[in-house]
Amino acid sequence: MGSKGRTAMEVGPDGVALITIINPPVNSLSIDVLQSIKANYEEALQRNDVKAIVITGSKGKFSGGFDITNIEGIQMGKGAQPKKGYISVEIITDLLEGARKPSVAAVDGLALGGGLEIAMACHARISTSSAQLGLPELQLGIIPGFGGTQRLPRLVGLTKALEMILLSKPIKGEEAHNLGLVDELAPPDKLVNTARRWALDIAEFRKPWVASLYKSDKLEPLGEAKQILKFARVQAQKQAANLQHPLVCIDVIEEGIVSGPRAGLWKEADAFQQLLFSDTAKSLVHIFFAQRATSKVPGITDLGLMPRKIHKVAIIGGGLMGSGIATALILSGYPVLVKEVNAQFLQAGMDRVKANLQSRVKKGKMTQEKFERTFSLIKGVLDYESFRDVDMVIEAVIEKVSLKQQIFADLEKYCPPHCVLATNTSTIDLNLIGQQTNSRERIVGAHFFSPAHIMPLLEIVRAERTSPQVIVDLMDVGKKIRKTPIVVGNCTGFAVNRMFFPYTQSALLLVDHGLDVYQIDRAITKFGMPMGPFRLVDLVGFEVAVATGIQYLENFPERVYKSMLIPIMAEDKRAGEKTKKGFYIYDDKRKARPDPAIKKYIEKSQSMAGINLDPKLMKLSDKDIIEMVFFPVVNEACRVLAEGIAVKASDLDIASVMGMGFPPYRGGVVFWADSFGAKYICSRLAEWSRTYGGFFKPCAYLEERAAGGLSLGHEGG
Ligand SMILES: C[C@H](O)CC(=O)SCCNC(=O)CCNC(=O)[C@H](O)C(C)(C)COP(=O)(O)OP(=O)(O)OC[C@H]1O[C@@H](n2cnc3c(N)ncnc32)[C@H](O)[C@@H]1OP(=O)(O)O
Repeated sequence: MGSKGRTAMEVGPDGVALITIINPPVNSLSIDVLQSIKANYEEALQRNDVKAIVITGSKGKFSGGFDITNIEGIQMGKGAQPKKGYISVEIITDLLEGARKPSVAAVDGLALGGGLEIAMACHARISTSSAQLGLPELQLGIIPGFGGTQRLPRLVGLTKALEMILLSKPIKGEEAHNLGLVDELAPPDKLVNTARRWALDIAEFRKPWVASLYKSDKLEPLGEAKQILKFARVQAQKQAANLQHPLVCIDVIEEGIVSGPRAGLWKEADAFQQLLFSDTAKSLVHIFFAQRATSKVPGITDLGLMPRKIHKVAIIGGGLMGSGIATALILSGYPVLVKEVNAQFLQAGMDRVKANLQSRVKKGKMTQEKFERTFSLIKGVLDYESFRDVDMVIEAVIEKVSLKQQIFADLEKYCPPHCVLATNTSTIDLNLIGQQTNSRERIVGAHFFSPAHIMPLLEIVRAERTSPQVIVDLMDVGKKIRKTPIVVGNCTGFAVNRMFFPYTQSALLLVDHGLDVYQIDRAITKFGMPMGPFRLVDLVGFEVAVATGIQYLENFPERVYKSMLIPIMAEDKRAGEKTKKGFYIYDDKRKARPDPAIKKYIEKSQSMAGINLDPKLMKLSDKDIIEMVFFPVVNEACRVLAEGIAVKASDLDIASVMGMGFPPYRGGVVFWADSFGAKYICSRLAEWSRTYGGFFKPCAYLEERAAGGLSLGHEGG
């Protein structure tokens, strides 16, 4: 690890030493920055002209926390881990908080993780009202390691501290002030001076000298605290049964309350060092960087292109997808036109958008006033006349090639020449859609996931002739509507659907061989997916599942497993959650219950498949189920990579996490696969392929990686 970041210290005539963290873009605390803070403190404490210290961050940001590249380096054995307690006890507690001269933090922008932990060790905190303060470490699979588990409960009380830490949920300066985490609010231009004055006031005993670590007035009495911790454990287990670190975090907090904050600090240091090397932390750190890497697309984002301003967007089709996309856009302030074919459909579409917004109002996430303002951004239309000043169109009609071709030919006539023409198709070839136009360089895929205003992923599909500028424009809109855009190539299913097609396929194959539907779903949800393949088919609807199946059969006949189970059930009007009956039956609250009546369909499907029940498969362990369901997904991910549909493996990790709910703490599908190794996966697939057919056949890329002993995720191993 190269040297990264520094601090600067300047002593003013008022006797205040101002220490500024300088490590763009977020002033993260690299080991170098921390060493430099230590050196500054040692100097400030020695100098007679320094009475007090203010610590702040350059360019309007206090600090985004411990440098995550340092964490990754330590995990990979490329950097030494500092001695236990060196930073949290020696520097932050004994040197900074225990100093004979008071410190005040001047917080603007953000104080996250280690950033907030340093601020909390100061004797007071001044913040802007908009600054974000939080301890999001759990999102990285670790716990706060610079004393945050001890100081936050003492500053804001246990209940609030647990909420902020367990949910990794930052709060704004304003709320922090109300809670007592921040002592005074100041506008950005007065922040440092207010902090200077406050620091001198402490030094000269006009304000109290508070060491947060020993505060106890906010802590609940011991009996109550234990109850709160017990409840938090139950909640943490309920939310993510596979995760250990939230429980470890609660133990560490408890230690500080029961045995005193210093004991708590040492337990925190122990736990931090251990958790850093856990598979969960490695996976989540990988996801952190993989998510940011999605915005770096070779040949597109490295050309120096600036996104053009999109003033107005039009959506064609007010169905489930169209209304969801429209909702996402107006929520981020884009004026939107929705076009439908008749007044009745248009009204239904507008009602759907309204319902999406109203559900936010009901949940207290949106005020009535904001609702009115947001809804006023949308306008329904029945023709293309008002398309003359739109900068982007997103078509979201049914999956019919001729209809889409007609729409794009019309768009070319009505929209201005710079207008981006996007389609939300999930299966149709983009080149086909644009065939009847002269606008192929501005035709692009904008594949949203349902419900579009909630799901965080946006697949941007690049056809043969799509221009980089159009991609850059759409990436920017994607970011503005808070999606993570991944840029992929054009093929049936693109990256996400293509990777996850085998997910349901292998589940169907297993059922045809005698395995229980509900056992499969249980094993998969225990693994960490939000739902198993059968519950998912119910949600998506059997109609869509059959249509998708046909697409795949046409495009990849050699590796589609032809189960009749879904068509047989659909014929009997069991079409999924919409019809209240699918693989499960549903009550009015959408609660799914297993249904013994599906046995007859399964038996019929088995007999049509002409398969003898396989006693070996009927007794599969959860581990084997996971492998048989997910290794074909990995196999397809390898094909997607080999064909260049995805530019990097980490994009597929993000696609699997954000598009399909693959557990982020397993790092995404390719990262997870690498924990087994290509060789193991390839040999399992080859063995199943011999017994159960071509569906499992390992692809050439996987075979190559296995033979070369290479990982799947990293170029060249
Ligand atoms: C011991 C301690 O308790 C342990 C810790 O402190 S662990 C760290 C805790 N802090 C965090 O988890 C915060 C992580 N960062 C974030 O949530 C967000 O980056 C943010 C809110 C700070 C800024 O978000 P945003 O403005 O959207 O910018 P974003 O694209 O995410 O980040 C900008 C760049 O800063 C980098 N960055 C952000 N936080 C970083 C950190 N803590 N360390 C290293 N790099 C960081 C990103 O990787 C990105 O780099 P890139 O431009 O090369 O891709």
